[in-house]
Amino acid sequence: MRYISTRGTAPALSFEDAMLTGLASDGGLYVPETIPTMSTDDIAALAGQSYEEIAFRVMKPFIGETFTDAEFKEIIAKSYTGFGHDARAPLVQLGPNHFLLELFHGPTLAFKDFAMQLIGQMFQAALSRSGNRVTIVGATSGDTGSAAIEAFKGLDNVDVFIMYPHGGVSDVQRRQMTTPSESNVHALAVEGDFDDCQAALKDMFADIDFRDTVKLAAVNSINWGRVLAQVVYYFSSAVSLGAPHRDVSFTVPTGNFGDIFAGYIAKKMGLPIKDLVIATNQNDILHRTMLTGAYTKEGVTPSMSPSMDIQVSSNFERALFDAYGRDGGAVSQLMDELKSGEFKISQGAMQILNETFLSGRASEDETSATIKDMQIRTTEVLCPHSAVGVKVAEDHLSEVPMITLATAHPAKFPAAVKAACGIHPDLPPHMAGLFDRDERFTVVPNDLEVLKTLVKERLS
Ligand SMILES: Cc1ncc(COP(=O)(O)O)c(C=O)c1O
Ligand SMILES: N[C@@H](CCOP(=O)(O)O)C(=O)O
Repeated sequence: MRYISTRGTAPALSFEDAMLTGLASDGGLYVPETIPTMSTDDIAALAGQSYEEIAFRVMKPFIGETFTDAEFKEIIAKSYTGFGHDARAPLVQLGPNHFLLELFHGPTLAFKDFAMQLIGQMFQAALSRSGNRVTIVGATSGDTGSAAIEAFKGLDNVDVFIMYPHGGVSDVQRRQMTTPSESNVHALAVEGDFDDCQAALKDMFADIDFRDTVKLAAVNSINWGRVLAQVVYYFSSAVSLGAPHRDVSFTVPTGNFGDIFAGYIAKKMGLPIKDLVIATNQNDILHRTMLTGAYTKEGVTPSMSPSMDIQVSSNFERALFDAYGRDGGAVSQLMDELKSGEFKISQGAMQILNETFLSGRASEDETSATIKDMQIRTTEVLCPHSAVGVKVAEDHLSEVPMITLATAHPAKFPAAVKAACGIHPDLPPHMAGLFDRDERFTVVPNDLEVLKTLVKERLS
């Protein structure tokens, strides 16, 4: 299995190299050259298997010879032992044809743990084999950073720098990033928004000298390994509702488009997914794009679902690559146009996107009302991101079972949840001391050179 860049000019890489590299040298994102498929029998055989076994069968064709079967099984087993639910990703019924996939039982209480725990183990195995050392730089609107720090803290061959918007994440998210005491963890509060952090990360990758000097690696969902790990729970949940003998639909609270792109891959692999619904908050660039064909940046308005306050949705590039018939030149041109704030998608590509994805938007009031309504109707206390998903899903219910992804635990956003439904969600026992620990972070201006210098100084 080889991985190619969405911009068409970077060299094709193996799974291991694509994972350790993150972003392609031409600025593109790696995607598999071909998508392996699973037959109806293969999918049916997943019924009744453990999450770990499903993970092995779904991901194995993508990793090639990177790990032996025994090594890969061990990596998967270690990745999910710290989860607080035996099913790892349990389904809860919200209504006659509506189910919630709880993806927040991992160590940092967000869906990111599914992928980050796995790539933490994979990085460790690959790096200890080669003896190499890498510098991970990540951009986060809150959850990726916490999950990355949890997965990589204390590892010998990795330094991890996480850039987050100063004042733009919840207190729980910030403390998850700033309280670990391990010396290889560096929390950087950037005076900007998430898009600024993500742009700085991509610019660091574009600086070949910096990239090579620090041995830069990425763990955002620009890294294919992240997306791959997220494909698994589409299979586990669909199979438990009767796939492949029954269609299912998914609604996904969306920001950087990584999670829903994983659903798209599951569908391409043969999982019978009818609708894949993009759910956005008031920062609705993806929803507007699906309606108009124009991807137009308008600036971010902070919302109660801060992890989705994003304008430049990185993984949308992967969907565009397929919609444009895998034409890297066309994608490069769109990304160049985006530098001036907008690109327009061709009619042909738009038709393909519209056949693949539906979309919707939840306003702040609708998000609050959904948290309250669901708590009363089902007792499920939703985080604001999951509530955006549930609201948009309810607008798309049909005779096909709908699974909405619950992407974070409500206790990560207690103020918004309490204001919406009157309940203060408590952190689970393993995070009880979070507010008693000292914080350690550096406030940094939104300036690429300052950020790069800081990384280099810390490493020396
Ligand atoms: C809680 C939560 N929900 C939804 C999202 C959006 O996911 P994605 O960026 O993969 O679209 C994020 C951030 O990625 C998140 O942290
Ligand atoms: N919402 C994310 C933003 C980064 O997303 P990623 O999936 O590309 O890492 C966050 O919580 O940081």
